[in-house]
Amino acid sequence: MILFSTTRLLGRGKTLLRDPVRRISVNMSSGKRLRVLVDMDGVLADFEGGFLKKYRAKYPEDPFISLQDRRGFWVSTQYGQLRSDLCEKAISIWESKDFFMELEPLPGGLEAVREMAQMENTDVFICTSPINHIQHCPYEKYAWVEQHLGQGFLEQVILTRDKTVISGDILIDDKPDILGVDPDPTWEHILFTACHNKHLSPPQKRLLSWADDWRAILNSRRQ
Ligand SMILES: Cc1cn([C@H]2C[C@H](O)[C@@H](COP(=O)(O)O)O2)c(=O)[nH]c1=O
Ligand SMILES: [Mg+2]
Repeated sequence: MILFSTTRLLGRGKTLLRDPVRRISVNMSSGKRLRVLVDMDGVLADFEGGFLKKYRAKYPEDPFISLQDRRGFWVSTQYGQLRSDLCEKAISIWESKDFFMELEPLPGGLEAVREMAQMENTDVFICTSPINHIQHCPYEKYAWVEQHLGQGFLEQVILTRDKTVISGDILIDDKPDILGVDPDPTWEHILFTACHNKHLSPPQKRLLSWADDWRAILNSRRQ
């Protein structure tokens, strides 16, 4: 029998056991809990659109790459191929204060993660990689989640440079190749379509946008 000190019902069939150190979500029904990891940049937040807008504002005379011409995950690489100095100029954009804070939400993403958080036998985490320049990014990623999903969702944020060490059933992410120390991560990678990957023929299942049937993808993994 599990003794509950202070509890708060969260959604259907879930009880949150709150203690000063950590929170435990206990499955009150019989099914295995599904753990969904949702990427932030390019999945919930419009990194590409936010980058292009700020790049063009800061460097109006310099060449740029339209979203439909984007190829390859790394913006910095493609800009560097366009002209060698543009790689550093691109990096300067997302290293600037407020870049991550001011990214617009991608359509339907916030609504989808809010719905996931209320689903029975489902846990959702935002699993995102910060840049190496730590001055602004880590804080702004948390602040973005608080602004758009509320303070309670901060508990669901995972910042990591290696997503392969994070355990989960599904990872929804726009990066085609998610590599790290674990060659066999627990999650199934669902490729979220973005300007830079839409021309690929990936081995992964695709989620075309949040208007696509993400619920069917989750349900296909439930036991
Ligand atoms: C395109 C691009 C991205 N990054 C950084 C910016 C973010 O911190 C992460 C995004 O990773 P996630 O898988 O969406 O969490 O990558 C970069 O450093 N250089 C780039 O060209
Ligand atoms: Mg991403």
